[in-house]
Amino acid sequence: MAGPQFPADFLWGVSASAFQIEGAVAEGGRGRSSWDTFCATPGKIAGDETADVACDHYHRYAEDVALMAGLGVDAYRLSFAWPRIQPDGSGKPNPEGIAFYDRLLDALCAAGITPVGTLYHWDTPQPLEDAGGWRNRETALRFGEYARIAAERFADRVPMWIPINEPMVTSIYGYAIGQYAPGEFLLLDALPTAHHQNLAHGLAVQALRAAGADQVGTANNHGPVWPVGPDDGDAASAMDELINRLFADPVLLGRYPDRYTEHLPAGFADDLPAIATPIDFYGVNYYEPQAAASPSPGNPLPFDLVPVEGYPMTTNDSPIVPGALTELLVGMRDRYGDALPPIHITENGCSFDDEVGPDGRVRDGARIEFLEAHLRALADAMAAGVDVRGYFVWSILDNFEWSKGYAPRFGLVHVDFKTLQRTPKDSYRWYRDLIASAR
Ligand SMILES: O=C(O)[C@H](O)[C@@H](O)[C@H](O)[C@H](O)CO
Repeated sequence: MAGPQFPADFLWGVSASAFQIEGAVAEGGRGRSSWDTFCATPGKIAGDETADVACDHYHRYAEDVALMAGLGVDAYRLSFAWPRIQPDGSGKPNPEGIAFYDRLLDALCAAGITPVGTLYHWDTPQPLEDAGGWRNRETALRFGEYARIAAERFADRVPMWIPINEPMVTSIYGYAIGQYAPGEFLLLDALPTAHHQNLAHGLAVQALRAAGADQVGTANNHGPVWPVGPDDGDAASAMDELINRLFADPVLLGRYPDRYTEHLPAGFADDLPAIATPIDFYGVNYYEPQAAASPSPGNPLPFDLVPVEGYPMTTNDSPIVPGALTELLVGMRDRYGDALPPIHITENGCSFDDEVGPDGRVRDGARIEFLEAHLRALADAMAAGVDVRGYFVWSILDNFEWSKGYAPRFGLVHVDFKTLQRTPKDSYRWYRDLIASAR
């Protein structure tokens, strides 16, 4: 297969998250999470859909592992549901929760697939959310304890760990503008939640290492921020600092961008050494660039968020700009230099209106084009000297896309959410053949 060449030891993977695929929300001793509560609130999710069943991965994990084995992936990035392991967010682990992940990890290892464990993908145990969630520093301390429990139980089979998925999204979409759980509308007063998640990351890195974890990294979502016009440079910097650097700088450089420190909790600087605990890899979730303009009168933020135009779009309203991935990675290499460990693309993918045809095939050529173009962009960044070691497609299965429900389909495998039937798409076969030819 002609295409970009990748090193023989490049890691090929797929990603998913517990809340988006597991279902069985009231089974096996699992506690409620902030997202269960958010889904149960009328009007928060398209069509008032919930993840109570989702892909029913909790019961069908063996079938899904077989689909991953069929792809020939090296690794599967999963997330552990904190409320399944610690239903209240503290105290002794739930034996049935541990047992589920033992079954899943054993199946992955038996299939020769390396588990990459994300500890938190947004499903905060409700009792912790009731106590303030990420606004409360205590949540970071609880998270450190949860990380120790998970590492003690699973580090023998999980060589790569990611404490927190996309803390930016929880802070901005969950606490600042109320589009995601818990649905708070705090604007810049949400920034303590960013600091507490960064602290939780650092405490988890330390706990994972102490419990024998091999490699620890991140999964931060990043994208270049483009100024709309010649006078919008400062606005673009302000947005870049808020969505990218507020989460990368403290972990990689041990400091925050100055512009937002007034919004951080008193004494934040004392936590920076823990936050900057060295990591082994830097996980990047990339989907799209952003654009910013100078703030309109009355806007409390130092920038206006402006749609990126002039590019083809996915059905999830994301502009398709592969070149922005190269720009992002080269920019990160230039900004962080030796402070930047090897990179893994921990998520990249797209949604389209995929349907099973009368012949049983799902023709998702647009997804193949998207993935191929982003792999070329990745190869361009590597050719420019950026140290990238792996790539994980979002996602192995169509799943619950947060406030948009089940309409956006990101999977390499189609899921009929009535029958729960899985149907590999054309992109599944394309990715399988690419991986085989890359070996
Ligand atoms: O990046 C994210 O927002 C999350 O990590 C995923 O949970 C999403 O489902 C995916 O990105 C598609 O939007």
